[in-house]
Amino acid sequence: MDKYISLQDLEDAATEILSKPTVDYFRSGATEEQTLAENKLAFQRLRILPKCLMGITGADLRTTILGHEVSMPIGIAPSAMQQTAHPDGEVANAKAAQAEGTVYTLSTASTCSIEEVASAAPDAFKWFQVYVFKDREVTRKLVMRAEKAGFKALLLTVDAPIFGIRRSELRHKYILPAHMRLANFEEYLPTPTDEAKEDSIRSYVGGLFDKSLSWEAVEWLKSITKLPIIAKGILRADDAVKAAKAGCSAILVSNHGARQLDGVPATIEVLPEIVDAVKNYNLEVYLDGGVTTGTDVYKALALGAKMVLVGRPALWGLAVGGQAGVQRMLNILRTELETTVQIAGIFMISSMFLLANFKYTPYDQRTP
Ligand SMILES: Cc1cc2nc3c(=O)[nH]c(=O)nc-3n(C[C@H](O)[C@H](O)[C@H](O)COP(=O)(O)O)c2cc1C
Ligand SMILES: CCCCCCC(=O)C(=O)O
Repeated sequence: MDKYISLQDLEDAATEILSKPTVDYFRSGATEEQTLAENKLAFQRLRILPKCLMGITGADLRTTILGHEVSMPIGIAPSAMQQTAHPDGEVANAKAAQAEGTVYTLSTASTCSIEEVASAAPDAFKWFQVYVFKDREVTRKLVMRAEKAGFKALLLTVDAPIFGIRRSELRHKYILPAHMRLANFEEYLPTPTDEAKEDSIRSYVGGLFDKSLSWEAVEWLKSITKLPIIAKGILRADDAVKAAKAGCSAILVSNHGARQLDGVPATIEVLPEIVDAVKNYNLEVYLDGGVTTGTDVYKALALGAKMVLVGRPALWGLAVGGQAGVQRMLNILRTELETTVQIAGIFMISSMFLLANFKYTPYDQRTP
């Protein structure tokens, strides 16, 4: 794996290995993909101002997330159907996170089941991504299974009342290959014929989405579980406050990897005002979207995120080398972040927000 020096190297290699429909499914964003590009460009527009002669002899990246120590503030976001990247799918990804001492988030729409992932990576700090479905009994049973299997938090996706329009998926009529399954849904899904499979899965999962959902959903989730709840898909300060008031323990500032609605801001752009809005609440703030280098991670931490999650980079790593590929991806980011911390002149992750020297204009005060 040593020949892969950057996350871009892993993406390039994965693109050679995977089929075009799968690459397009992973890579694509909503409609014109402007926000997809912006997620990365907005990081590139930010500058780091190093402090010199700070006497730093090493970088300690350890931090605490929801009271749990992780080796670095970089974890893995949920993404559906990971066996399309590698036969070991979610199991390999979770084992990589376990080996690297960080968070792994399992998607509800996974190709390895909650129980398979839990038994393969018993010591991983595992989170389970949920939707509050129209049929709440479906969600309740999934949550009970995740809780029993040792998952430590629920990541509630709040930005997907329906699926976004990704044109390449439509062009390819992207389908889950016949030999794979949505492992957490087996008890509900009719056994489809190969031909009917995609239609039945997509319409079944799509049909479960509750378009009338409100913040009451968090209250309901809290009534059925003691697990901490993280609202995933927050882009506005007022929604962040609502999440805090509804009883979430954390929020993930996310635009779903720019896959839901094109034209929304890059996540790093809205992070500072969201952090500011919830500073008086007991709420951890994380970020995902476009993180591909250690300097991106540093910038997100400096602007107030406690941790970042990566979605696509874990899929590229998985495609290239299974568990080893995901570990390589995490270690590239780890090394780049350590290097950034040392050269930028800041020692502890927890002090970064105080010491980093950014000039930042809030999103709503910028001239076009
Ligand atoms: C192929 C793919 C599948 C995804 N599946 C899910 C999912 O099942 N549930 C969910 O909440 N988010 C899903 N996401 C969004 C990710 O959790 C995450 O927000 C996003 O990928 C972060 O952006 P990044 O890919 O630039 O790191 C998916 C993203 C991708 C690329
Ligand atoms: C057929 C299940 C699709 C799950 C949706 C995954 C997702 O959120 C994505 O962005 O793709």
